[in-house]
Amino acid sequence: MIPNVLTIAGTDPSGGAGVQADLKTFSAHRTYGMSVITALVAQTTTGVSSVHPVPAGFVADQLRTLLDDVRVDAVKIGMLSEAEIIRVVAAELRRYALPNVVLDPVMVAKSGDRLLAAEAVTALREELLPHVDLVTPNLPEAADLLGEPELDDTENMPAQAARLAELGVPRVLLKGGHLAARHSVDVLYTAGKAEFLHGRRVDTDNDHGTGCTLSAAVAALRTGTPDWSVAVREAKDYLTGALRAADLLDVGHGHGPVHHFHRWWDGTEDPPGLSAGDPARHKGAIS
Ligand SMILES: Nc1ncnc2c1ncn2[C@@H]1O[C@H](COP(=O)(O)OP(=O)(O)OP(=O)(O)O)[C@@H](O)[C@H]1O
Ligand SMILES: Cc1ncc(CO)c(N)n1
Repeated sequence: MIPNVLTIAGTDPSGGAGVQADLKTFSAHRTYGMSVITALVAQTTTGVSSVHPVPAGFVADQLRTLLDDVRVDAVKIGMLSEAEIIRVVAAELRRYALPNVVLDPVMVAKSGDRLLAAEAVTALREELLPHVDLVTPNLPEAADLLGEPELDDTENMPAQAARLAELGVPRVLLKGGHLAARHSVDVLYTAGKAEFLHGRRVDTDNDHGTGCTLSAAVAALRTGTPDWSVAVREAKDYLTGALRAADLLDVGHGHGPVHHFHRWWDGTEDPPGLSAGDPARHKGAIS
């Protein structure tokens, strides 16, 4: 059976971040993608010009209408925009006991524009974080969630990930993409243990939506493995490939998108005929 994966997020007309990136990522992993939209965002590769949040009651309507009908195997949550939307999403997550929930605590776009009201960070930390299975903050988001200064080295990342876990979330993927290093280092913290994930840094301007793509890939991959660490490692490997192939795309004048279908369009796709439930589906994704 093909897994159903849901994104709850905002939009990006340029297709590199938000709901559009999530749906491409779900499809790239042979899962069936669905979306509940929290905010319409006028943005492109050069930045955000305005945000139009969806009324919280209508976000709830979208969720209930969908979840009364469709089985959901994994969820990725991205931009939530406002505290009221956070509350609605937290309530529906619990009401429907949704499995495999990955929260990308989107706060600020790469361009520096805010995607979450500053006063909504408390609601995110207290009302949503304790109800998800994995949270994937970048370094500024981790600092904001904890009310700490932003880290500028990898050494202290495991301890900071542990402090985030103390907020009530079982797994933390702390992303080091914002560090100016030769390697792009993330830390996965689970049950008292931290593991470093090293990816070669890709030299490209097309890095819009890397966080969205990574968290969506983790949710999709989790439907094919019981092991979160395997899902996270495969997702990072997929993202690194998408960054490496990103310069094939010619989209906009700023931070362009990554290449979500790099494995399919460059002739290196899996052989046809693997069924969606086959664990071999993701074979070859681990570096
Ligand atoms: N140039 C790069 N080369 C390789 N990996 C990268 C690069 N930039 C980011 N990454 C990786 O991408 C993932 C996302 O990291 P980042 O810290 O940029 O997230 P983010 O700020 O949430 O992204 P965004 O807001 O654009 O969606 C991490 O795994 C990070 O290590
Ligand atoms: C809708 C949306 N979600 C997340 C991000 C973060 O990259 C973005 N730019 N736009």
